[in-house]
Parts: sequence; C-alpha cells; structure tokens
Amino acid sequence: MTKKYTIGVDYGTESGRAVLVSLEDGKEIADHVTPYKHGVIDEYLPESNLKLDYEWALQHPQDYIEVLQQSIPEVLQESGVHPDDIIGLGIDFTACTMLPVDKYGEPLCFHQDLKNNPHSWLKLWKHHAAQDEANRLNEIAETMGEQFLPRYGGKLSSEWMIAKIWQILNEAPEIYEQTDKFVEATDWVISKLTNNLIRNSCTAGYKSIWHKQEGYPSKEFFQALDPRLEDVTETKLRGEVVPLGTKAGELTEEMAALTGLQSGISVAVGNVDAHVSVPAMGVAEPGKMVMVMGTSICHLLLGDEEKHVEGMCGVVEDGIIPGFYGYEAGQSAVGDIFAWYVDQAVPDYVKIAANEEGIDVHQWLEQKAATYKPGESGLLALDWWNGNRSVLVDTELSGMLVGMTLQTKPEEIYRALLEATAFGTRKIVDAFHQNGVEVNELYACGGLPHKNKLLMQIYADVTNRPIKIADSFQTPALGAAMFGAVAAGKANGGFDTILDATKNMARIKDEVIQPIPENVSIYEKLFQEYTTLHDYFGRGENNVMKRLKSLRSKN
Ligand SMILES: Nc1ncnc2c1ncn2[C@@H]1O[C@H](COP(=O)(O)OP(=O)(O)O)[C@@H](O)[C@H]1O
Ligand SMILES: O=C(CO)[C@@H](O)[C@@H](O)COP(=O)(O)O
Repeated sequence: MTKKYTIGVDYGTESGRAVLVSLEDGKEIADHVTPYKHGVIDEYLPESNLKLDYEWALQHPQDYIEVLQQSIPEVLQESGVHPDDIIGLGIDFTACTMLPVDKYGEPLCFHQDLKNNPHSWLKLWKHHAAQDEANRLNEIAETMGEQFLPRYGGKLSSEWMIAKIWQILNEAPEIYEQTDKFVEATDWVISKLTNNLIRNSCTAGYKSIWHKQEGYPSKEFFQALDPRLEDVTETKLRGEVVPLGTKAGELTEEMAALTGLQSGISVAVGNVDAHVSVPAMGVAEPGKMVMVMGTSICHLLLGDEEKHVEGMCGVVEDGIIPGFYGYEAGQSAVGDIFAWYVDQAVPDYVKIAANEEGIDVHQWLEQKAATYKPGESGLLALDWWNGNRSVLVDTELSGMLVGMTLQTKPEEIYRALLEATAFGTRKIVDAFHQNGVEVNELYACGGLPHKNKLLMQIYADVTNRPIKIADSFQTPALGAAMFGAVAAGKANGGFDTILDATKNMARIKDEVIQPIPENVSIYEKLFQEYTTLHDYFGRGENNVMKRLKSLRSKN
C-alpha cells in the first residue's frame, strides 16, 4: 500500500499555512504560508476607506479562501505526493473570530449594499470594541447568579461571541436583522469546503457559552441582556454542535478544483489553533500545560474534574480531547508586544547594527539582553499592551514600564518586556495550580519557542518549571492534520480517535529547558513586585489606565 498523508491548515492572525503530514509518524513533508492580503483591518475598511474606531480588528473572509487556493497546491507540488494519497483535511483557526452570514452562508460583507457597514465584516479575535457589552453581560450574569459564569473564570471576555453579537445589535441593528447566522470563521471555512455549516463543540463551548449537558444560557438571561436577544440561540446561533474529530463532510468538487485535492476526501469539523496543539504535542493527561506562543499565548490544560479558576477563559468538557475537561487561559499579547517595541520604539542605531550583522532586530536585542542577569536592568513592566486576558480579564488595561533612567538601553527594555510576559504566564500557572488543577510541566509550541531561546529560559525561571518544546514549527497545523486523519477514520487509513493519532503523529524535541535555581530566586522577588503593580493597577485601586483610555476616546 502506498503511504498516506493528511493536510492541516492553520489560520493565524496574519497568515494561513498548510502543512502536508505523513500519517505514519507525523512528519511534515511540506508547508506553505500565505499572508492575508488584507492582513488585520484595524484602521480603514477596504475600498470605502471608512475609518474604524479604536479597538476594532476585522478581517477579509476571502483571504482565508486564498490560503486554500495558494498553499494547498504549493504543498502538493513541493512534496510530490499524489492527491490520491491525501485522505483527510483539517483546519484550525483563531477564535472567537466570527462573522455574520446570509441564508446561503455568504458573508454579509460580500453584499454590495452592506459592505460599507463595518459590522457586516468579520470580527477578528482581537476586536476589543465590545467591552461595554462584555461588562454589562458580566454584571447581569452575576446578578442573576448564572451557573455558567464560574466556568469562565468569573468573567466573559469582550473577544467572545455574545459580546460581539450584542455590539452588532446595538450599533447596527439592520445588520443584526439581516444576519441569518453568526458563525465562527473556522466553521465558515469548513462550510465552504464541504457545503455543510456545522458548529464545532470547541468554539461553541469556549466562546459561545454552550455546555455539553445544558446547551446555551436560558432565554431569561438573553432577555435580561436585551429583549431583542431573547431568541438568539434558536435563531442566529442555531445549528448542530458536534464533537471535535467529527467528519463535517467531504471535499466538494468546487473546492477540489480550487485546491488540487480529490473531491470526496474527509474534512474534519473546525477547530481552534490553541486547542489542536495539545494532541499535536502528545499531551493526553492532566498536569501538563501547553503554551501556544505567538502573537498571543493560549494556555491549555487537561483535567479530570471541573474546577473553577479565577480569570480562566473556560473549562469545557471534551473541549480539547474527548474524555477530559479542557481548560483554557491566555494572554492577549506576547509576540505582539515585542513587535510593537521593534516597530515603534527601537532607536535607529539598533536597526543599523542588526542590519550590519545580518540578523533581525529581535535577534540582536535577544543577544544583548541575554548578557544581563535577572534584575540587573532595574526595569519592570506590566504586559497589558493589548489588555489583560489572564486573571483580570479586562481589555481596558494598558501597558506600563517602570524603573527607567538616562542609562536605560533598548535591550534592557526588550528583556523587561520578555520578563513581563513570563510574569503574566506565572499568574495563570499559579491560578490553576493553587486551585487544584495541577501544572507540573510546561510544553511550548508556536513561533516564539523556535525564535527566542532567552524567552524560553526566562519562562522556565519565572515559573520554576521545566519546558518541553515542540519539534514541529507548525504544531497547530499538525494538530489540524491529525483531526483530518480522525475524520477519515481507520477504515480509510486514518485513526479512529485523536488519542490513536497522538500516539503515532505527535512530536516534541528531546531537549528540555530547565529552570536555573539562582535565576528562580531573583525572579521570585521580581514577581512579588509585579504582583503589587498588577493588583494596584488591575484590581481597581488606581484606574488611571481606564481614565486615560476614556480621555482618548473622547478626543
Ligand atoms: N526573535 C523573536 N523573538 C521574540 N519574538 C519574535 C521574534 N521574531 C518574531 N517575534 C514575534 O513572533 C510573533 C509571531 O509569532 P508566530 O507564532 O509566528 O505567529 P502567530 O501568532 O500569528 O501564529 C510576532 O508577534 C513577532 O513579533
Ligand atoms: O484565543 C485564541 C484561542 O482561543 C487564539 O486564537 C488567539 O489568542 C489568537 O492566537 P494567535 O496569537 O494568533 O496564535
């Protein structure tokens, strides 16, 4: 029998990538990245050039189709694998990345008469303009004693489905009215591939307040939010919710022509970039926290019971791997903070030096920063450049740096930013561990572990835990490919369960990053200082960050 393969497509914040994977051992045979033509739309709407408000972040749905059209033929060509030998396809996506569609499943922003309305567009996960709605939602849920609230760490984020839908209803009721369904982008792309619009239990559970036994919150709750939302789950959120690994359908003729794959191959239901990475790293038991480290970090953990942890994004039964409670937490900006510094605040001499040495600015700063000891710079930062999604769940918080003098160097600031994100992760690790959801080891994947060794050592030191690193550069895509193999099933050369796929296809490096004891003790002191600032600015004692943001929006 010839060797068989699957394809995973990972939809990130800036680009989508396809990876062709061997079923035998999970080895990646070929990969290809397609940057989104429109990128993140956060200033002006395409074509109309309409100015967007602060905190908006949209995307163009057509960019996702172009990823399929460009990257799948590329991986087929590069690998030389015959399309007959590809048995399945899976995708993963950022979430909650959602869009309104019409009764044919077409995005409303494709309608000529609606495209100039920003609310007809697809809202990216990091669209933060629904904070007022999220605040109201949390207040009402708390007053009504809603049982679901503790499952989401006590607060739902403005990044999620209901806050985003409510913002559309408040600001563009005509768009709400014309929406047949609100869907996650991951489910929408699957509907394009298979002609079947079906909801996956992962995004429904973590992002849309859906529960395996209880379904969505009651009509009374939605009525209390806004009488116009009373029926929202039966109308605009209607549709079957199915477990991860389910076959959504088969590749249509049209999509086969677009991608170069054979029509009829199995396509798995949509999945999330963070969650798919857990089986792809071979993690199939409690105690091992997977960190998907890129522009943001998502922290994923398995448990045997449902526990409630401050600020976690959610606990969902079967939300990551069937048979376990899946926990998710996260930081809304990590790599994005380093990118901000490099793009907006690094002096020219650094850029010139990096250029002369033939390395990028991150690498230059990392090399210099690595020569410092913990605490040596005298700097400390709060990692809230994109709000706080870890224990505080508040997108109105902002970044801060303390301790600068006339001697402060760019690499010291860079190091303080790396450390601040590690302290943010430590908050999350402690919140779980101290609430009975053990975190004994860390597993890291995503772009950052491969790009920045210093960062990973700082994470090991700050959390005082060993870190194992993914062997794959494309862990989410590998995970998506594994779910594609599960959708195909054993009878077709795939696997019957994701655990079977994990045994055969998951890969991590042999090298383990161990904490360095002398660094651990200094970071412990710095973490106490971080905690003091964190609570002072983040828990209401001094709301200066919120006051500044509100002054800004009045101008
Ligand atoms: N050497 C580096 N050190 C730290 N961060 C880096 C480095 N090079 C790039 N980055 C950051 O990595 C992030 C991209 O991570 P990646 O995992 O590739 O993307 P995504 O999160 O979109 O999947 C960007 O935010 C960028 O600023
Ligand atoms: O929030 C989630 C998953 O729940 C992520 O999709 C979101 O943070 C975006 O992740 P990336 O930084 O693009 O890897």
